[in-house]
Amino acid sequence: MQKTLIINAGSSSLKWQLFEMPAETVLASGMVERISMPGSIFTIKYGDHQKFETTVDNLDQGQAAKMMLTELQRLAVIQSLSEITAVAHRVVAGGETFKHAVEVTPTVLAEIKGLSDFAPLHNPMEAQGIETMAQTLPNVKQYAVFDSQFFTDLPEMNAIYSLPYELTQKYHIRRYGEHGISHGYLTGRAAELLNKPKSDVDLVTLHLGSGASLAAVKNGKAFDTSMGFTPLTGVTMGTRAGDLDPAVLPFLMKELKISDPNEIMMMFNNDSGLLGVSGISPDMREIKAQEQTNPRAKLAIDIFVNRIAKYAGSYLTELHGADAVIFAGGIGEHNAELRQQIITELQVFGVKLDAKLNAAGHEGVISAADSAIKVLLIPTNEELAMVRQVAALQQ
Ligand SMILES: Nc1ncnc2c1ncn2[C@@H]1O[C@H](COP(=O)(O)OP(=O)(O)O)[C@@H](O)[C@H]1O
Ligand SMILES: CC(=O)OP(=O)(O)O
Ligand SMILES: [Mg+2]
Repeated sequence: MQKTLIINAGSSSLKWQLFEMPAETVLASGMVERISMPGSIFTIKYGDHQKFETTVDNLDQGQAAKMMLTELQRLAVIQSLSEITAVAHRVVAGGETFKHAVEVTPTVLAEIKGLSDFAPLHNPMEAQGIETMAQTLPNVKQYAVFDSQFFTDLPEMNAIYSLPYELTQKYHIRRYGEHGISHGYLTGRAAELLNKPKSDVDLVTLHLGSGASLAAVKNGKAFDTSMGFTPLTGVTMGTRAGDLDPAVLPFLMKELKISDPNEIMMMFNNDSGLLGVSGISPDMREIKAQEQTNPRAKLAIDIFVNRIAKYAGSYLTELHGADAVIFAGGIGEHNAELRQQIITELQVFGVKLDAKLNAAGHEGVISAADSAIKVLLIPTNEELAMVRQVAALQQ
């Protein structure tokens, strides 16, 4: 019996599940939300027990991981850390190097760090997570599962930018795409729920979390996605600007008298998006609470909804229609009002929600019976998708 610990470190959260394999039994699962923010929320569910929740200020990824290991032992889910037989980490950017999950070796770890240009907020933090776990569990095999993998075979038309072709080829400048573990899981689960073979489904998948991205899926495979060379682009996110004219960069360098472009890039990555527009928080819950009273909260939400609807509309166009639009991610799964706001903007496609099904928020169809395209709510399960990739590698 194997106990595999899956670690999914995101920009605002640490999610994890401890699986007994090969049965895929979840021994315990949990998350820390609001990483490095006031009021980080630590939750753990184990066995048949109710979830245990506590709030601690400003937990960072390392502290969150240590708290998880301590709680697993305190709650007697495991007697000792030596019971854990494998640990797998979500790694956002695999670049051209990693097209499949791999066991982590010192070379692999160095390469993950070396790919930080492709995910500056994520790869360094994930590499640190691997190092921390390797120190805490020195005899345990560690694996890396890549978020970019699902988009490896994007059609060239959607993969490359309209730059000089020689540069594109020489420097591998392309749309790498992210959240692929989630978009891939959603594709498989949607095919099951729609009762169709995966190779037959055309979908627009909306992963709306702290980082947010959309994918167009054609015949079960990635056809397009909103994230690009890095996870900065696409729709407006918690702290990331999303699509931006590159000319803003030299302009701000000149106006702010800043000579290092990375300083401005930090601003695009960390101080922009919902936080930058609203001036309130990157957390959609806090912005939603002020939507009626604070014009900048309303503006941030209007931009968020508009950008998502624009991408979803363009994907429905390039797919020539779809079997379903899928909502997932922290925002997509938990906020019925935002789902309604986004679908309202897509009414030209004849897509309509069923108010009761949408409000209930369970996995499955949430569209009205006469909707031209089905809408599904699917709680994403990146950890399950990851443990399956690791199990396939261990065969
Ligand atoms: N009920 C809710 N309404 C609106 N937003 C929510 C709700 N619950 C969670 N969220 C948002 O979900 C986001 C986190 O999503 P998640 O997918 O867990 O993020 P990530 O994996 O990118 O760290 C946070 O910005 C939080 O505000
Ligand atoms: C790729 C990405 O943006 O991930 P997250 O949403 O977890 O920050
Ligand atoms: Mg996430």
